[in-house]
Amino acid sequence: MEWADGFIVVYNISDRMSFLNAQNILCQINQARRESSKGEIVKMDIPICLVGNKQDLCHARQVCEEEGSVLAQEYRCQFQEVSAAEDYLDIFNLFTKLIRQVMENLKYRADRRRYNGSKSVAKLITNMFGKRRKSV
Ligand SMILES: Nc1nc2c(ncn2[C@@H]2O[C@H](COP(=O)(O)OP(=O)(O)OP(=O)(O)O)[C@@H](O)[C@H]2O)c(=O)[nH]1
Repeated sequence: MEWADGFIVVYNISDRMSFLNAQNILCQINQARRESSKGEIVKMDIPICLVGNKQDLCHARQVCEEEGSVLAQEYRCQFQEVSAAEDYLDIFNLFTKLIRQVMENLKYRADRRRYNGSKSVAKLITNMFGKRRKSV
């Protein structure tokens, strides 16, 4: 949980227990992220998607869509109900979107590291040679 770049947390809409488990997992992810970030805002942006699967089993539904949506808002994550059995395209799009976000995050972090690196080199040069004096 500390090193993951993204999460997809899945529950079954026809099984309340699985929803409670998903809730528990989101709570653990949040805790792990808070501990590992130590005030670093970048790590807080790891994309998480909460997915309510088996949407086709709506006749046996135990978790309403609203509950999923509220839980997702609570943990600042995306939310979608899907049916892996009936619509693989939804799953494909879901993974594609999450991977794009992960890639963007990794790029942002790499850029930030590079920028901080160049700043520290500039600082090093200033420390060695001192600041340029104003010409008289
Ligand atoms: N009706 C329906 N069945 C699904 C769907 N997704 C998966 N299943 C079925 O659910 C069963 C369990 O799926 P698995 O892929 O083994 O997933 P699992 O994490 O072990 O899930 P559970 O056994 O449900 O806890 C299989 O029989 C799947 O075919 C769906 O969207 N709709």
